[in-house]
Amino acid sequence: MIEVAKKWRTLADIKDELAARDWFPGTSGNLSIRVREDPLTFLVTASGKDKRKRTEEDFLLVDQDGNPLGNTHLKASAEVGIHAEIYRRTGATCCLHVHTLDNNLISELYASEGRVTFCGQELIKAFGIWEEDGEISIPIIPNYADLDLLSKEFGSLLLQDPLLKGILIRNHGITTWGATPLEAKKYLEAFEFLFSYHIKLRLLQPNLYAKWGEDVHGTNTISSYR
Ligand SMILES: CSC[C@@H](O)[C@@H](O)C(=O)COP(=O)(O)O
Ligand SMILES: [Zn+2]
Repeated sequence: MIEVAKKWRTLADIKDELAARDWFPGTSGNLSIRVREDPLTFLVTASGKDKRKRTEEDFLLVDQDGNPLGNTHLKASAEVGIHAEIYRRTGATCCLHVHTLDNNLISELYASEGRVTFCGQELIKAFGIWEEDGEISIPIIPNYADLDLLSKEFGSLLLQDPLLKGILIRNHGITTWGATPLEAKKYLEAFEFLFSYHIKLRLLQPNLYAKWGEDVHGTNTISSYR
């Protein structure tokens, strides 16, 4: 029980930090932290809450299928299946999902390519990539209304590439995860920095793009993305 209380506090502190960044507009977003590996048990945000507020009812314990454990009137996040899928397929202990203007814009701009890749940025080192020409890539998937399908899509991408650091859902948001809560937050902050930098660069240098979504100079000349 002490362990659950500790995890609760860790997740609540992360939620507060992300809320301070205004990354939970309109009750959006969901977070989770693994409490037990086998059988999989995790704390996840209750659905529809104002994630800017810190209350006794922010999280509930769920099992490997996202079903509530114990007696509770709380409903798990609508996207709990995505969290369960990530825990099943990776060594993650924390999953974070936020909707931001920047992640929505990037997901729309590069949706047709199915992914966006960034290079030439110091912050790529946050992903453990230390080479000078290192790059970080994130897939973009459709925003399926069928949440089971959405979870399965996460599963199949993770099967293809277990080293993924995050997934963008088109015009919806990003989900990141990490071996520790700090790692999940680091990846989220690094992705959001790259998204924001890239959007601002495109606005400042519109001449670098023949038209919105096209790089006139070819894929290697712009250092912020490829
Ligand atoms: C209120 S819009 C956002 C939701 O549809 C959903 O995408 C989301 O992120 C939050 O859902 P929730 O069930 O509160 O975890
Ligand atoms: Zn969402």
